Amino acid sequence: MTDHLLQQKAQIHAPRPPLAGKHHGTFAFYTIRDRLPVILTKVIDDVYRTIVGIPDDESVRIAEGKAVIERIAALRYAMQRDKRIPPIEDSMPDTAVWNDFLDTYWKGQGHFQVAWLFQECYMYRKIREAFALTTTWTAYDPFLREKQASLAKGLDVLGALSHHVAKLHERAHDPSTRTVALAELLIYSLWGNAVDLSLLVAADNVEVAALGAKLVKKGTEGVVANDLDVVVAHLAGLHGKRVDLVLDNAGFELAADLFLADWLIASGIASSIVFHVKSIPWFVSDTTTADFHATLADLTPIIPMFVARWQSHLASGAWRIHEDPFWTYPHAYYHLPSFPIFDTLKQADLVVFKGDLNYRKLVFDCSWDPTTSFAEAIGPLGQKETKFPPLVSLRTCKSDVCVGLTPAKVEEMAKVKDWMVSGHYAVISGANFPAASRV
Ligand SMILES: O=P(O)(O)OC[C@@]1(O)O[C@H](CO)[C@@H](O)[C@@H]1O
Repeated sequence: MTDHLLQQKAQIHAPRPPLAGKHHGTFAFYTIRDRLPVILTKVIDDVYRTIVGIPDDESVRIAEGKAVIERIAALRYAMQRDKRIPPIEDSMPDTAVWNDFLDTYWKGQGHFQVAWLFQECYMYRKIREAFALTTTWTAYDPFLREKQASLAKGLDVLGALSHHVAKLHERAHDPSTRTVALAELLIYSLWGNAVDLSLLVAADNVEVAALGAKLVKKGTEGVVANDLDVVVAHLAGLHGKRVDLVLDNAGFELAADLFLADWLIASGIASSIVFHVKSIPWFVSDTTTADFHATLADLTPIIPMFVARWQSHLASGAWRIHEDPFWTYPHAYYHLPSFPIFDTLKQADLVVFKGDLNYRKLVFDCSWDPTTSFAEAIGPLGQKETKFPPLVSLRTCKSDVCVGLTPAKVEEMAKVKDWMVSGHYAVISGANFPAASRV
């Protein structure tokens, strides 16, 4: 048994009751009952569409495609009827880790009974299993069509945004506009997670700093817990450092992340950016290495100068794409220090976690009192002795867990229906920043 499997045996449980489908009326309940079956149906439709285009003489591929459909349909059936969750049956490099986790924490329990975080990750891993058990579909991505269509819809907005970002580049070394540019690019990256930057795109013939300040003001309006100033103060003081981005969605959100990463290099703040991507298709639109390159290819006709520079960052090694199996394990980030990815992340001077799922894993997806501090809710990663670098979560709220709110904000948000899941609100939550960055 490998080291991390042994360490995993020292069980780590959520510090509060985990969100779970068994709690009727919660977002977890609706997701497992209504949203996830739709995702499985879309996978079936996608595979069917592909099968229809396969020539008749490729009988093995056709037969295996049909077997994939049967497995996904069986998964949907089992999920909707709260059947006991069985082990993963393929022999992928992570199979043992998955089955050990299932055995240790959730053996013999149904989809609505286990923690929602585990259940939802398991569903995506089980989709992968259906392809891994074939000989001709092992590299197939059933979400590819959806990812391509989603970026296509955002190209106009990204084109408009690029004019403004180009102006930020002209003044990348100007100390008087540095902090506002940083704040702005962080805001773009944040709202890219809601795939809606259109509200922030403005006419580009206004003075850069003034427009930037306006965009930042608008972009922070729905931010219910906001450490933006601390993050900006920390970043603005860095030179030639390494920033790691734990990515979320490909396409539109990734493009917004790349604007940020590019400017960090241009300004001299960072000399190295590491992008952490998924090694298998995940949560529909999460970025894999192939998606990263496909996004650059799709953006080339719209923003050729940017993409050329991004390719040169990749060629020079200033930008690196890093795959690690941990990101598609079922573990919350309380477990992160037991895995090799911990040592990789520790080399960063700032780690940016993008999106909702990363947030859920950071705070263990459980029933926190919303006034709990983010540093407390992330457990070991926020504790001094772990020596994890400064980190920030840029997340639009799409699940019913949220911390770091003041009592007044809790009261204010209580009047807003579905604020936790609508994607119209967000958090910029940081931890481990040196005292000097506190503003
Ligand atoms: O990580 P992301 O892309 O921001 O969001 C992932 C997500 O779509 O998946 C879950 C619902 O199925 C929610 O936690 C969340 O809304």
